[in-house]
Amino acid sequence: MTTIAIFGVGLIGGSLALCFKGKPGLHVIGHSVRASSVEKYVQRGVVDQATTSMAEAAEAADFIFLCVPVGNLEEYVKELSRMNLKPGCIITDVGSTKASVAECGSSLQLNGAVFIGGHPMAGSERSGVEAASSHLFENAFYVLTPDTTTPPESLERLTALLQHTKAHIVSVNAKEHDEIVGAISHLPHIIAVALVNQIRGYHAKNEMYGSLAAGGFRDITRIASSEPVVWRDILLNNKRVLLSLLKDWNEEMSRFIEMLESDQGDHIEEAFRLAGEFRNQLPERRKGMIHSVFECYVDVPDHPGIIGQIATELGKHRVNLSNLQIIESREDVPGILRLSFREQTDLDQAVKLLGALGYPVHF
Ligand SMILES: NC(=O)c1ccc[n+]([C@@H]2O[C@H](COP(=O)([O-])OP(=O)(O)OC[C@H]3O[C@@H](n4cnc5c(N)ncnc54)[C@H](O)[C@@H]3O)[C@@H](O)[C@H]2O)c1
Ligand SMILES: O=C(O)C(=O)C[C@]1(C(=O)O)C=C[C@@H](O)C=C1
Repeated sequence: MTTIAIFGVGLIGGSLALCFKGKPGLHVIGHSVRASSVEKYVQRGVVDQATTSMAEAAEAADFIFLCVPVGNLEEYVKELSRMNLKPGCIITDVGSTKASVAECGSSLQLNGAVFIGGHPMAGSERSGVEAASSHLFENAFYVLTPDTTTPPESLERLTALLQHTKAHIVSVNAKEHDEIVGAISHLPHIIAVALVNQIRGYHAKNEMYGSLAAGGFRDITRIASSEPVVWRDILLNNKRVLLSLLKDWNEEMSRFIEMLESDQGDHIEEAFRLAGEFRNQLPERRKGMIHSVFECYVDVPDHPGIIGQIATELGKHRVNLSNLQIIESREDVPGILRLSFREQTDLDQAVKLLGALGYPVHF
């Protein structure tokens, strides 16, 4: 039996637990510092066993996943280095920053255990075990940050276990990871939060701001609802990279100010054209890049029953819809329906079916 201990059974820890639980030969132990959380993990069937004792979980484990906020990772690695771990035990984490925890892992004597940093490039603005899903990592990249001291057989064992997530496992240097992920994940979170707070200020004086906020605002700001403590830790941990990225961001904003002040319409057009070209050639529909699910948009007239009709049509043909959202709907104006699917085949079938019924479908 291979025992997996998960510390911090929240969105990411819970999703990993669900990927492993019930698989032949795997036994999943969840750990929380709170007794009430431990009960919840077992009641929800996310883990096979749960405990508030760190030693009980860690010392039984062949694999240890640290899924707590970035600011707590190093204290966990240090605590583990004082325990009687199984020889060959692999300790990994899921933190959104990698350089500091990787350095901590390689600087400590782990008594026969091996530390390999990790980061699944998939997530959500939601948090807690309630938001966990066994599908979260499917098709996403899952970064591992081995270094020259990592035994190849340990890397192979961890990679083999992570096949249960259905993610694509890639090895990346820890510092390079923090620079790239700072740009494509941490900076966008800062921008989304700053934008929402700017509009929040206007809304405080005039509530029409919130009422009129439509698809564009919602699309760019979903991640502003992310868990504050998790993101406080990520941003502070990646401060050096982010300060440099924010300087570049200020320059991008200054260019827009200049283009507007001097009516440079051709430059504005060029900025949109270049951005569109780059975004459109990104690997679409791969989780963790742009789309977290397989999605399409359907223009629908705003009349009663239309949504039911679409859902029924998909259900009739056994197309598995994972989410449905009305982006905008006003009387006499076509609304936009966002349909989300977990599988490419479901999306393809939905596009075919709705297209045949005469609905304009976009990606
Ligand atoms: N949210 C994402 O999209 C995402 C994606 C990839 C990786 N991550 C990383 O995953 C880790 C967990 O994030 P999450 O989104 O699952 O958050 P979460 O809030 O859903 O889960 C965090 C878990 O850690 C526990 N925890 C919180 N503070 C703690 C403390 N001081 N000591 C011990 N346990 C504590 C919580 O009880 C919870 O079980 C973070 O390191 C984050 O950087 C997050
Ligand atoms: O989809 C989201 O909500 C996410 O924030 C996921 C996201 C990202 O920025 O892409 C966030 C943090 C991670 O560490 C990895 C992925």
